Amino acid sequence: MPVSLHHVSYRPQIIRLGRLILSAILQALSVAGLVCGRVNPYSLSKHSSGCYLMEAVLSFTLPNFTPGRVMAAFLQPQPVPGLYRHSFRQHNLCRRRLVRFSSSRTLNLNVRMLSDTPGQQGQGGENAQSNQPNAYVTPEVAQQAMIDAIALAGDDVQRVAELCAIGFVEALTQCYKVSDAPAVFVVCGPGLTGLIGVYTAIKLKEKGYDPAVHFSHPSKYVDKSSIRKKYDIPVYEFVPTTLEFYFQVIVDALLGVGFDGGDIHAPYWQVFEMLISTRRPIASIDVPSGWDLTTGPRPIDRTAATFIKPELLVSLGAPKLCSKMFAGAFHFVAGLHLPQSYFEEKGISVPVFPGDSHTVLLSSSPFQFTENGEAYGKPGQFNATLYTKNPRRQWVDIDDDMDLWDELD
Ligand SMILES: NC(=O)C1=CN([C@@H]2O[C@H](COP(=O)(O)OP(=O)(O)OC[C@H]3O[C@@H](n4cnc5c(N)ncnc54)[C@H](O)[C@@H]3O)[C@@H](O)[C@H]2O)[C@H](O)CC1
Repeated sequence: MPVSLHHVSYRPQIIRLGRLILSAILQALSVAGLVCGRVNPYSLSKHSSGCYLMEAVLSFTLPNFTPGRVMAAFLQPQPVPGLYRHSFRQHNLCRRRLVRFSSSRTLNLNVRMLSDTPGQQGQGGENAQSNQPNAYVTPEVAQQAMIDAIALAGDDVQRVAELCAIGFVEALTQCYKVSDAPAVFVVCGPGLTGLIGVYTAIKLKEKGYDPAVHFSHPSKYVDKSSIRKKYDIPVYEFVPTTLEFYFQVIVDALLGVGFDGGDIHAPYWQVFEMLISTRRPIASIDVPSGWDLTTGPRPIDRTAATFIKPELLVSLGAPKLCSKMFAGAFHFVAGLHLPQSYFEEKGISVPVFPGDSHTVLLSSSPFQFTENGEAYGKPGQFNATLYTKNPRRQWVDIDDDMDLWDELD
C-alpha cells in the first residue's frame, strides 16, 4: 500500500514518540529494579490497518530468570492482526514473568507497537476498537438467541453449555497461560451461565489448569458430587478467605442474560462482594454479573463503585448492549453455535471466527501503570479495570475466622 504524503509527514513524530515510550518503559523497569537495558535500532513499517508498526529490541539484563521461562514468554500466539493495537501486551506478558526469574542473564525483548495515525481515536470503553460496527444486541435478542441455540441443539442444555465453554476457554487460555495462571476459581450461578462455568472448569482441567468451582446455592443443572468425583475438581460452598493466595484468575459465571436487573439476592452476597473487591483478574462469561444488560453497571453501583470490573469479557453469540461499557483489557466473542445467518437476518453483524477457532478478539485496551497495578481503559473512564499482580496480604486471626478453619480442615 503506498504511503501518502500526509502520513509521511508524521513519521518523524511517530518515531520520536515511539522512542520516548520505549525509553520510558525501560526507565520504569530500571527504577523498579527489574532490569537495566537499552533500546536498540528498530524498524518502522506501515501496517495494513493504516497504522505504523514499530518493531524494536530492548536488551535487558535481568536480575533473575531462567531461560525456559523466558522462552515461554516468547511462545505466546500473536493476537489477531489488525486488532493488535495496544501493542504492549507482549511486553506486559514478559513483565509479569520477570519477577519470577532467578539467575542473571540478558534478555532481548521484541516489542511491537502499532501507533495511531493522526486523528484516530484511542481504545477502551465506548471508543473501544471493534471490527463489528453493528454488533450489539438487546436483552430480548440475546435471550431469544439462547432459546434458539438450545432448541437447535435438540433441547440439550448441557450440550449448549459445553459448546459455549469451549469458546470461552479458548479466549481465556489466550489471555492467561497455564504457566502464568494455573489456578482458576470459577464462581457458578444458579442458571445456564453457572452451567457454562462448570464446563469451563472441566475444559480447563483437561488443559492442565487447576480449577475449582464455587456454588453459593444448589443448581438444578449440576450434580456437585460428580464434579468432585468424576473430574477431581474441588467444589466450594463458601468463599475462601485465602482465595487470592491460591487462585490467579476468577471466572465470573454467576449471572448472565437471565439476570433480572435488580438487587443481587441473598445467597450470592458474599461471592458478589468478593467479585467486586478482588484484585485478581476476572473473566466474565457473556455479561459481567450484576450489570444491566442494556446500560451496564447501575447508577447506584457506579457511584459506590460496587460493580464487577472484568479484565476479560467473552460475549456469547454477540455482544450485549452493556458491553459498550466494558473497559477491561480483552473483549472476545465466542460462538453460540447458531448458523452464521442467524444474527445477520436480524441486521446484526457478527464476526467470523478464524480457522477452527470458536472465538475471536473484538477489542483490546491499552494498559497503564498505576501505583496499585495496571489500569485498563482510557484515563477518566469510570470503569477502568484494575489488575494488581500481588494479592493483598493481610494477617488473619484464626480464632476469629471460622472460614479459615474450614479451609484448613
Ligand atoms: N435456564 C433454563 O433452563 C433455560 C434458559 N433459557 C434461556 O436462557 C436464558 C438464560 O438462562 P438463565 O438460566 O436464566 O441464565 P443465567 O445464567 O443468567 O441465570 C440467571 C439466574 O439467576 C437468577 N437471578 C436473576 N436475577 C437475580 C438476582 N437479582 N439475584 C440473584 N439471582 C438472580 C435467575 O433466577 C436465574 O436462575 C434465559 O433468559 C432463557 O432465555 C431457555 O429458555 C431454555 C431453558
